[in-house]
Amino acid sequence: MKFYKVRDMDFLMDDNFPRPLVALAGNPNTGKSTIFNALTGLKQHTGNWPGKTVSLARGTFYHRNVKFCVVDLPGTYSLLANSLEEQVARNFILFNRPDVMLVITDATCLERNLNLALQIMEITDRIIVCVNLIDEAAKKGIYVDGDVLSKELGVPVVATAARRGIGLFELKEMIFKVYSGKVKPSPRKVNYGEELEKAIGELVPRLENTFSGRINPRWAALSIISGDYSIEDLEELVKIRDESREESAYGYSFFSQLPGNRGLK
Ligand SMILES: Nc1nc2c(ncn2[C@@H]2O[C@H](COP(=O)(O)OP(=O)(O)OP(=O)(O)O)[C@@H](O)[C@H]2O)c(=O)[nH]1
Ligand SMILES: [Mg+2]
Repeated sequence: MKFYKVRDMDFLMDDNFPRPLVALAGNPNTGKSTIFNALTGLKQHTGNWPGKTVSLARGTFYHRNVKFCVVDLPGTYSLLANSLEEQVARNFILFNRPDVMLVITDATCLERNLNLALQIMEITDRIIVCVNLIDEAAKKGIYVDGDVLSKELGVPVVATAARRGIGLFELKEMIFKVYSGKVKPSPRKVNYGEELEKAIGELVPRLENTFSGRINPRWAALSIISGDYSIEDLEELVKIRDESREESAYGYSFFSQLPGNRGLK
């Protein structure tokens, strides 16, 4: 498996994306590009990264006299940065701080899709969950109760059948409301259990000091604990990570036990 460093993506962070910025994330094949095209009227231009296969489409749309910039992120199942796609999506959300994050989910297999939504909810509050493909779900006898889901997650939920244009006006309205602060999402935070929460609690104050708002400290703590080596270039984070291994009894066991990490060097 190849790991890319944050430095590879410098241009991403340098790019001055026009604001307000809306980013679309979601598992592969959930209808992100369909929604992107419906919002932007196919006016997107695709930016290929030199030497990379991952591309980001970018476009604009107007709603209530606000010009929104929209970015279609690569499809990912998680943000643990195990692949270039995951790393691009994570870094974009972490560093470009979209004004509104749209997480596109597939109504026919919502549970699997919510994994990514919960991870993004660790990074940003300004999130809308879009339950797409409700027409496909209906064919299978699946009906998603958006109100219940919204209460459970603490964020607005909009149901769509993007290919037929159903729910897109409501989606734009919700984007506007979250952007303008009329709707204030309050994402439910996952409780990782006593031991992990204690480790997170120890790390967060130090990370807050070090990054003073540049990176969400809880997310940074979770990255450290999960042994995310793609953060290698964030020197301050690596320093805290390495120190925390010596200082805390958790370090080694977490690093070696969590799935998907490369183990200790
Ligand atoms: N029936 C139905 N099909 C949809 C809907 N939204 C998207 N599709 C179809 O689902 C397929 C995948 O849609 P895309 O928009 O390419 O999905 P994506 O999330 O961008 O996929 P990746 O970029 O590969 O991650 C296409 O054939 C779409 O036409 C929907 O609401 N209902
Ligand atoms: Mg796509």
